[in-house]
Amino acid sequence: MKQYLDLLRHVRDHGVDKSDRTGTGTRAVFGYQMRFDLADGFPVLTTKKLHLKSIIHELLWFLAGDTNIGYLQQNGVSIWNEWATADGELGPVYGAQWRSWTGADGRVVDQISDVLAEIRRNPDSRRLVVSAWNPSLLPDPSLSPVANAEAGRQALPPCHCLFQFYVADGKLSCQLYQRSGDIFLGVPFNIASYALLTVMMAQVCGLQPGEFVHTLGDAHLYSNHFEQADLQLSRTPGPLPQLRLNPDVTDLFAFRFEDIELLDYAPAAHIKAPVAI
Ligand SMILES: Nc1nc(=O)c2c([nH]1)NC[C@@H]1CN(c3ccc(C(=O)N[C@@H](CCC(=O)O)C(=O)O)cc3)CN21
Ligand SMILES: O=c1ccn([C@H]2C[C@H](O)[C@@H](COP(=O)(O)O)O2)c(=O)[nH]1
Repeated sequence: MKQYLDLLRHVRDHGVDKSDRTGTGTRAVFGYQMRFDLADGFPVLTTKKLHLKSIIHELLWFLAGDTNIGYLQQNGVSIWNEWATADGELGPVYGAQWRSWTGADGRVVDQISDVLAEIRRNPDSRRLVVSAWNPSLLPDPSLSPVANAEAGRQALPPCHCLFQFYVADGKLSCQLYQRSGDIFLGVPFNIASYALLTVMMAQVCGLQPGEFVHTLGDAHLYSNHFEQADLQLSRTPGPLPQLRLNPDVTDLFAFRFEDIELLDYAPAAHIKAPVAI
């Protein structure tokens, strides 16, 4: 994962020190792009063990249109706990926008089903876009994430806010625009999650996986992740593992956890880092 290590090194060595909402402090750059050819293997970090179970369950949870952390907790995934209400609600976050975007006229749009149908019908389309950014549901900045979720607004504004698909030479590519990226904790999850989504979408559309293009807005390293970043940069990357999906699945929404398997993942040890809330 040279692309990721280059990003980490670039921000560490050339970023600007900047204060942030959480009060932690960051080093940041604005505007950065990475490209991952999915034929080279599955883009997951080998210089730090990633909790793939969290990544897979989170993506299945988004695709199910769910916004309550109950499913995640039942499956041992705790990454959204800090932002949820006592009832597990996060407000209308990713799952709601992907599967049931509600327009001003009350019409409910399933953006994922629509984009799937359009990839199959008109793969040359330049409109294969899914947006989680819904200005009418953004949190009130004067309230905490939990207070926003309690008021029916999003606990946090979407970080991975817009993605687009592209078909050429029988291959499906995906580009993500992520407005804000926690390089040490969030970004490795985001890369693996969108790469997995692209491979799943390709399979159900009868296409080969192409590239995942990751475009970041504010790409930041939190100041309490500097030592962990140095440790990670001292490690040598290993070969990428291979993703294996159950080939019998032809409906995107029918994938189960057991249908998704990573072969030959042999990462270096996990590196613990505190999450900024
Ligand atoms: N500061 C911050 N960074 C994020 O990446 C982030 C947020 N906030 N808020 C909302 C979601 C939640 N996401 C998270 C939250 C925590 C981890 C995390 O602690 N990861 C650890 C443990 C993994 C696990 O328990 O599965 C890691 O080492 O990767 C990762 C992504 C991504 N998002
Ligand atoms: O998928 C995700 C979700 C969140 N993040 C990070 C990016 C920021 O560090 C925080 C969100 O804070 P904002 O002040 O709303 O930008 O969470 C991520 O990297 N990936």
